[in-house]
Amino acid sequence: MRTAAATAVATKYLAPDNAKVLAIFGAGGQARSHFQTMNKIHKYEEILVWNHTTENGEKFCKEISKTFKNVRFCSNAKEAASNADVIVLVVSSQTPVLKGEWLKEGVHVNSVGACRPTWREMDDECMNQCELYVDSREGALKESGDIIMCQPKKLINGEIGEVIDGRCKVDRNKKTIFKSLGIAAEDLAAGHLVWKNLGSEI
Ligand SMILES: NC(=O)C1=CN([C@@H]2O[C@H](COP(=O)(O)OP(=O)(O)OC[C@H]3O[C@@H](n4cnc5c(N)ncnc54)[C@H](O)[C@@H]3O)[C@@H](O)[C@H]2O)C=CC1
Ligand SMILES: O=C(O)C1=NCCCC1
Repeated sequence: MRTAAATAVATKYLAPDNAKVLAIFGAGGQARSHFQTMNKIHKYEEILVWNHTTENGEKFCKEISKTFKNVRFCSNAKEAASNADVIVLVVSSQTPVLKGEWLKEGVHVNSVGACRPTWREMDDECMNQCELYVDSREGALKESGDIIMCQPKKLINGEIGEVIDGRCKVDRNKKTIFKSLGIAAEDLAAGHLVWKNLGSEI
């Protein structure tokens, strides 16, 4: 849940205010936790789901349709991406599933998968069209294949912490990416929340 919470915070600071359509790429554990947190940031009118296997994608759609009515499975990744204001990539892919040529103006992309230096989930065009924000510069330059392998070399606009505390200004009209890899501060915050809610039990 802490990964999905971090994505939701990044979306709050980077996505267009009036985001109406959310696309989720993937249908596993992270897709489920992201469905829960993302709905707390925007009131989405529609959720589009793409998954590389139709069976799991449709199963995920059926599951979330119990609490969110307007959800639709897209067998075509382009259809999901090109209609979205906010995109969440939560796939275990080693090659790009998102192409820059599909992106709408002002879209915000949360890239949560591709956590290894040789793995990608976004193509070079996607990387080069967007302003890039990360959880940690140090981590991103060591672990993110999308950043390490991007041609030409991609500059990082800022860490999300710098955006939140005002050191880094964001133009929400531009296309943005939040590259998530996970940082210890998220584990500490999650642990603190659990500890606080245990109350007198410990
Ligand atoms: N950034 C972060 O802090 C974190 C990142 N992750 C990453 O998020 C990703 C998703 O994690 P989970 O949902 O827990 O995994 P999961 O195994 O529950 O789901 C993986 C999803 O990726 C899809 N998939 C598998 N191979 C694929 C391929 N070749 N192309 C396209 N889709 C493919 C599956 O159909 C499934 O929908 C993983 O890459 C994981 O390493 C996970 C936790 C934290
Ligand atoms: O922060 C985490 O937890 C993870 N990050 C990337 C790889 C999967 C787990």
